[in-house]
Amino acid sequence: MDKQAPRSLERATSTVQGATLSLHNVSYAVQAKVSGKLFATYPKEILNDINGIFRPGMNAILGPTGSGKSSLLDLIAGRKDPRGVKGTLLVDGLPQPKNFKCMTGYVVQDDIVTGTLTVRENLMFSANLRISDSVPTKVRKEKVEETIKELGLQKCADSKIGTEFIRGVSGGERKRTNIGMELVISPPVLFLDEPTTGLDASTSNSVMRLLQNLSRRGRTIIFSIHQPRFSIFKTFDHMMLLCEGKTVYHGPAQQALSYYEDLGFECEEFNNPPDFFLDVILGDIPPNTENKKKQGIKAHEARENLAKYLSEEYEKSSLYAQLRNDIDPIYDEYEKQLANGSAKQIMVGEYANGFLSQTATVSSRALKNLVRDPQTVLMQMFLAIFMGIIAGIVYWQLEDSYESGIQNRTGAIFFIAMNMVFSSVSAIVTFISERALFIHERVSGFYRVSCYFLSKMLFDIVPLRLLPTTVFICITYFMIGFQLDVENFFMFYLTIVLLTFTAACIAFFASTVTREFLIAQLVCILIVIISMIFGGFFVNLDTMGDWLSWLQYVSIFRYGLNALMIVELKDQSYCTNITVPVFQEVCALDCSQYGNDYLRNNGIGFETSWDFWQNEVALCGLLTFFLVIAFILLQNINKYK
Ligand SMILES: Nc1ncnc2c1ncn2[C@@H]1O[C@H](COP(=O)(O)OP(=O)(O)OP(=O)(O)O)[C@@H](O)[C@H]1O
Repeated sequence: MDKQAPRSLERATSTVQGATLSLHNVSYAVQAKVSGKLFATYPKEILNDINGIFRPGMNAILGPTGSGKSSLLDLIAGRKDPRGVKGTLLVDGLPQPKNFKCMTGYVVQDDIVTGTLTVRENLMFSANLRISDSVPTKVRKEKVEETIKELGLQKCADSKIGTEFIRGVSGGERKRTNIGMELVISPPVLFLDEPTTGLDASTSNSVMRLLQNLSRRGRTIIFSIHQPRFSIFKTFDHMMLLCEGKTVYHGPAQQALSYYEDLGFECEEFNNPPDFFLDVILGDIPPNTENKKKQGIKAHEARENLAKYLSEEYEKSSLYAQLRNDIDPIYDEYEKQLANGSAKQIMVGEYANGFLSQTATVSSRALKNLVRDPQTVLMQMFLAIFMGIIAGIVYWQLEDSYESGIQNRTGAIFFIAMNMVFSSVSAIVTFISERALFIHERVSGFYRVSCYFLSKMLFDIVPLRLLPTTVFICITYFMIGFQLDVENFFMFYLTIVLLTFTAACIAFFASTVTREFLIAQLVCILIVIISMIFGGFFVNLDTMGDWLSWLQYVSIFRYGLNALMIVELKDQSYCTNITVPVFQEVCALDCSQYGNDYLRNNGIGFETSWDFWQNEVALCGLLTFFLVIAFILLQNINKYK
């Protein structure tokens, strides 16, 4: 680590010493959409000129909904787009490192842990990826055990977290596991976005007591919270109150009540202080007019512009003067270092481990996920068997007659291709369902996108497609009675596998475009339908205008169907009866190579082996194209909230 690293960050994997974070005139704005206009945006100020200091201990950020709590928390945690941030953020008096978010812990509001893994396995996953390989596995295991003990998770350490199909641990244990995922790296600062949301009263209390204990051991805990109960409020050391993106109080939590009472707001005897603060900020408690008169401010003016009034009052207070005394020397020191060139932003490697180690860890999780949550595989297998039997019954042992032989064969081939492509649309779920997990882990520096991508392909998309496809083809091929020839069978199988993989890659690509399942499904279906229309089965492609017919070259159906038709129809004879018109009787059988005629009439080249293989190459090309685009989209997924 660079010599310029803040002291607390240097010790990120040994003893824990919380960092002191200071904010100097920090503002944050976004380009918000103008309602009713599709592309018009305007700069919307979310946080306005915030000054503050967060030391080791319990630091709460409070405020009514929309006041900017989460924005401030994300901004301090380095998870906001720096383009919208103005002002200076210092960590132990030094500029915030570029990958600050990878060195600190951030517990998101909606728990993000893998449901099929146990509590211990989840913690080990985080430790394996975020603690350097140079630290022996034994030490990493010890760190996990220590964290389990610290969080009181011993009893459920070997229980699975739980999914919709697997009964798992309780809400409190789940939240503590989330906290543990961050604690295994012994972060000097732990951020939590609304840590009590969704928990019942006693679980919220136990989580907050746990955080308080962690803070007593030297950590800087910073969290946003909406409307805490009194028992939770008591755990706060420092508090920042926000109103419309402005600071209206920042100081010791237990002094806030007397601060507002001095300002002329009265808290009723049994009122909960946090409720009282919110009532003041929301204008539900009228300011004491007598007090206002003394200060020369009219009550109605204060009410009309409450946020401005409260923040101005705060800036006049002794608390604010004290804050300036604390943060101004830090900033002056920083400016001095800046002037002599020693205050550089530290550069630390983004990842703790290398490509292979990350890929192995992420793949092992994907494999466990697949094995322990077999519903998806079983459902796919059931569908494959069901649809395979239906196709087998409908096209049972095709005849070799000219009248029905070709028609039924081409029909069966189209049915099989269509079934495989449409059943692959379900691959959308594989990424959409863990999009939030991926974004969180990527932002927190768990792994490189390429490692995730590779493990997703090898242990999710491929096995989930390969098994059902193999079962389906084994059933249909022999029930329908396609050519009993080993080479033909494997060429048929290979084509279907490639077609299925390409369709799955289209679905995967669609799922990287958007977070909305329905939109992803729409994108995917649209591509598949267009591909089907230009597959050559519904329309003679030669009769189409040039401006439209180029679409046939990007149609997965065209390549898939052409290859399957060649495998099944090339050099095949189908017999037709020859009738002599005079007698109107069947006189002979004509068994010609009508298979070749069909292929020729439909513009499908079949003479050379390249005529077949070019379709496979084209499918591989399209598969690669969609994979590359999906990878680029994953790589560029918004890293900021
Ligand atoms: N990207 C954005 N575009 C437009 N407005 C935004 C954006 N991000 C935040 N805001 C607005 O900024 C304000 C503060 O948002 P923020 O989520 O920080 O508030 P909050 O206090 O955490 O609210 P809550 O308690 O409801 O989560 C809100 O009015 C929100 O709508």
